Amino acid sequence: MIELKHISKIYEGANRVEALKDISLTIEQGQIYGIIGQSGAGKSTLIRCINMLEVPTSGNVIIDGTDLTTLNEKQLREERKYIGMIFQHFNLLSSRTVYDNVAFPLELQGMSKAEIKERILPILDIVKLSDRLDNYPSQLSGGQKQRVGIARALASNPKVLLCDEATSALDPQTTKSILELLKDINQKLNLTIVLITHEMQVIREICDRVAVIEGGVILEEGTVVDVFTNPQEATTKDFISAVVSDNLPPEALEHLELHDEWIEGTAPLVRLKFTGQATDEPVVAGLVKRFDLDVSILFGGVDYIQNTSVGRLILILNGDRTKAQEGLHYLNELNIGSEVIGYVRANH
Ligand SMILES: Nc1ncnc2c1ncn2[C@@H]1O[C@H](COP(=O)(O)OP(=O)(O)OP(=O)(O)O)[C@@H](O)[C@H]1O
Repeated sequence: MIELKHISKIYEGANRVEALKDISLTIEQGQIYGIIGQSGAGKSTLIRCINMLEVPTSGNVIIDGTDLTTLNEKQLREERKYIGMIFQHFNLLSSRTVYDNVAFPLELQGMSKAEIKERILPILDIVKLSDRLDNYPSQLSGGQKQRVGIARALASNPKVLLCDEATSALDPQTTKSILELLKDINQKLNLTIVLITHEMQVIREICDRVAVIEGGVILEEGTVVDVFTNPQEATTKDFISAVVSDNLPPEALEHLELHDEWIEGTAPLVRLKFTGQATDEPVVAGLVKRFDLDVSILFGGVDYIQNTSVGRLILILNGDRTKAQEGLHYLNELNIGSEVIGYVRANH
């Protein structure tokens, strides 16, 4: 549906900035695709290249088979109708009512009043603003303003919706309701959604796939479940640790006297991660029964990411050293991620 091929963007000027460096991405029809990165990573530049608000210095932007980089202004205007966009600060016209804000892009396209009404009333119903048609933006909450932004973007029947930090100005509860609305629209209209954010929570709530961007390059890319359960890059791990904690707090580690070596009187401190079916394995019971280990659970939790359960456990394997080694071997054989964090005083 969306293919970005070798996109580079250089801002020339006193301070020449290479904002995007040879980025290639494929986004399938109907996907919700998240791009996450810190401030200055290149997210806005990248998402604005998708509708050519920023013209890439090199590379191709192919939407539904059409290479936007080859079009003239008029052709581009035509194609842009199929790419809706919503913004962090909503960008509504303050002198126009809710209805007139949503009608605005269709008026520009020369559509008749009757056609506009027929087109936008069902959309205002989907975004639950039917009772607010005559309100002005100043009379609306942040969440309602973003709903107007979404309705305006949907008015042109887009194939793609670009979301530029669409929930960053909203409180957590409102963020949740806007993300639910985006998911609902994605499913009802089979709309492809691309969003940029600096919050992993947003990715986790609704995205199917995610790309992590830093310094104008994609560090890693994959399904949200894969990236959450098996992040490769330090930046990705940082983002994930903000929403999924699988680490003991530093004070707890200090209390445990963590060693790098398995010295006399210490026992392995192990982190387990398991996804989906593997969560049903009686792992702890297995360690206790088969190897006669005295297992202390220091931390545990299960998250649901895209309907997949992702569990985390931190254990100490107290007991006979040979048996503990066999226990570690058993963990390695199971279809779960296990990692020895270090060695701590036995019998906690
Ligand atoms: N119009 C511009 N002219 C010059 N440099 C720019 C321009 N727009 C962005 N940049 C630079 O390009 C780099 C990427 O910026 P971009 O806005 O795409 O990042 P971002 O990840 O969206 O950050 P933020 O979340 O802060 O908006 C930054 O170094 C920025 O200073």
